[in-house]
Amino acid sequence: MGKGKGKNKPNDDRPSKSKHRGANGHHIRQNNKHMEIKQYGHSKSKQLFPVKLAMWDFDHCDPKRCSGKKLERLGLITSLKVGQRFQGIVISPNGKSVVCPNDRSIVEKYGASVVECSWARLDEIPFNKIGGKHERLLPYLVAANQVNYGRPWRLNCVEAIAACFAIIGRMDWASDLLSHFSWGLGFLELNNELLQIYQNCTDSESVKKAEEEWLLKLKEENQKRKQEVQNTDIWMMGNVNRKMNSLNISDEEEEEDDRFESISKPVKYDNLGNIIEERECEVEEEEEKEREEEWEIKYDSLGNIVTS
Ligand SMILES: C[S@@+](CC[C@H](N)C(=O)[O-])C[C@H]1O[C@@H](n2cnc3c(N)ncnc32)[C@H](O)[C@@H]1O
Repeated sequence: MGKGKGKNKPNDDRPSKSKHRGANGHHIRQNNKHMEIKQYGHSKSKQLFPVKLAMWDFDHCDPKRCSGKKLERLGLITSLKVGQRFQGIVISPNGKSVVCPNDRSIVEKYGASVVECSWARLDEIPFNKIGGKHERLLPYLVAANQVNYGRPWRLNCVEAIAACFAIIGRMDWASDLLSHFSWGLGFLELNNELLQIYQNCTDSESVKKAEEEWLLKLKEENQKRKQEVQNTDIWMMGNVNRKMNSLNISDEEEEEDDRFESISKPVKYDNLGNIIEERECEVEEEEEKEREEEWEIKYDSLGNIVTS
């Protein structure tokens, strides 16, 4: 496990008691935390958000960049121990169905929770000892945080909770929570259209269907762009019968071509935002090459077309 001091860190990794503690017996950092809460004019015992927010913190992340830790410093979220269950919605990579508007009553009554850990270390999380009855994945949404900006599915903790609130139709809670982060409200702007679509769904299946339709639309737009880029390439190349390597292309222009290539390649993600190798795409390229070879016109020494 990494450095830090979350509730779910093994004991031998914890710093020794004595010198890092302040006058009230709390850690110096905890004292800072109390100061931060005091700035807001609240005490820790009082719930500062309209519903309960909780997290299992595995201390994998840099505390300065960790949105869960910031929510904790603000007194908005409480930490849970391994072995503790949560009654509300548990937004988790271990979920089987997605958050949906029908979850609203559960969230309003029991709140929402997340698993504060590193995306790269999910295999270290004892998912059988945390969670609850209502574990959920989030449908396709794009991160706006500074670490994973533009990346689908990989939201940080505050984005994940805000996304859950937005989907169940509590945009007020979503923006309240995100307003504590400089980039926060950008998350709602970036995903505005899609969030509205999810809000108009009912159960998990209908959200899943809306997600699939959205992804299909993205794929089609991508293919259209790819086609446009190919057409532009042909237009810019002039005589398409001339072989590429006989053209006098400068390094700069070649770089330009590479960029078009990467833009035009469709990228597919799995549920956790990992890029899936596009087999389909490779097969398409192979077929395209074969077709090109098939269509290449060959001439004999007298200029007659040779059919192969
Ligand atoms: C892996 S942690 C990373 C936290 C990050 N270090 C931060 O600063 O907040 C993000 C957590 O948000 C929730 N989450 C984010 N995106 C999710 C998704 N697409 N499906 C399910 N849970 C998600 C999960 O609880 C996940 O463990």
